Amino acid sequence: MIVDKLYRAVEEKGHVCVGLDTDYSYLPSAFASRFETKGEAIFEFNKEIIDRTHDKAACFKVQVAYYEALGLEGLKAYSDTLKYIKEKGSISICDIKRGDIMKTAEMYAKAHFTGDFEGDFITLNAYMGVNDSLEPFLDYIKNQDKGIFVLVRTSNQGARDFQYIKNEEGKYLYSSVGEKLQELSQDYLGECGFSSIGGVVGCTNNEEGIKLREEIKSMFLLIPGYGAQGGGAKDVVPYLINGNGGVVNSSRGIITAYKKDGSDPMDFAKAAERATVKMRDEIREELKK
Ligand SMILES: O=C(O)c1cc(=O)[nH]c(=O)n1[C@@H]1O[C@H](COP(=O)(O)O)[C@@H](O)[C@H]1O
Repeated sequence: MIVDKLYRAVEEKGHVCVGLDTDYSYLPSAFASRFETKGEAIFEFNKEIIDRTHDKAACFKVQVAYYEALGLEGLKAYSDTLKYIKEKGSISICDIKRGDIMKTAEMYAKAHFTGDFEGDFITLNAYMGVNDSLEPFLDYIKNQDKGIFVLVRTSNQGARDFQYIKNEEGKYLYSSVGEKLQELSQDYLGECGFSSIGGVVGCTNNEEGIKLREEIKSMFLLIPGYGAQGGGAKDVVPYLINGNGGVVNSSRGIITAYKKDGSDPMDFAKAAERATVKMRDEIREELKK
């Protein structure tokens, strides 16, 4: 199962998920000007970062909005990036946050688990109902080695608007979502003990982190919020079980690292590599405590 591959990647390379939220404005101008189109420049930027980090990061998350925003050339860069991640033997998470039902959900599954935009994992939103929203993706998990990460408790401040509403038993909405997913995840467990039905839990607002982790024990977690959103290594640890069971995403903190560490902008990939290694080691150190 794909979750076993991700589990092994974490064992070997650490917990970092490099977020390729590649806005054109992040590219050093001297680099971007070498290419005819923005799409081409973005792909080449990603490629250099992938080359430098694929042996130090468990996986890559590619946020589709940055590519969609550029139209067809952006979608080509998205597709080429996913293919390149695969060529390098790495794992991709397509951050598409789709959430629809019936035939439409079936089409989203086909679009992002096969063909030009194929990735290993995709992110989903189960607001329309756990079974209705997720059902079309389950066959791909069982038979085609794919996985999903479903939003449970997000990293943004606005998460409090709805996710923290309590039901009559005093249970947060995010916790009810987690409970349903934990139940469903049992049919998709890998040898590592975690499920290919994973959850997204931000490493900000961690007051109830340990309790939440208890409720969704079998789910492999995608943990955003590190770096640019304020999360650090100590915020991640409550979500890991025996040092595994989660990957931690950082996007701007890695791909724009060159802007902060004073390096030559053309060395952006080396700066991304240094940021990846620093983050990987900080999490490993925190786990030892
Ligand atoms: O599903 C996600 O990836 C996600 C969930 C969440 O709760 N918070 C969150 O920030 N994200 C994504 O994680 C990335 C965070 O980017 P940085 O803040 O630059 O590291 C973006 O692609 C967000 O869309």
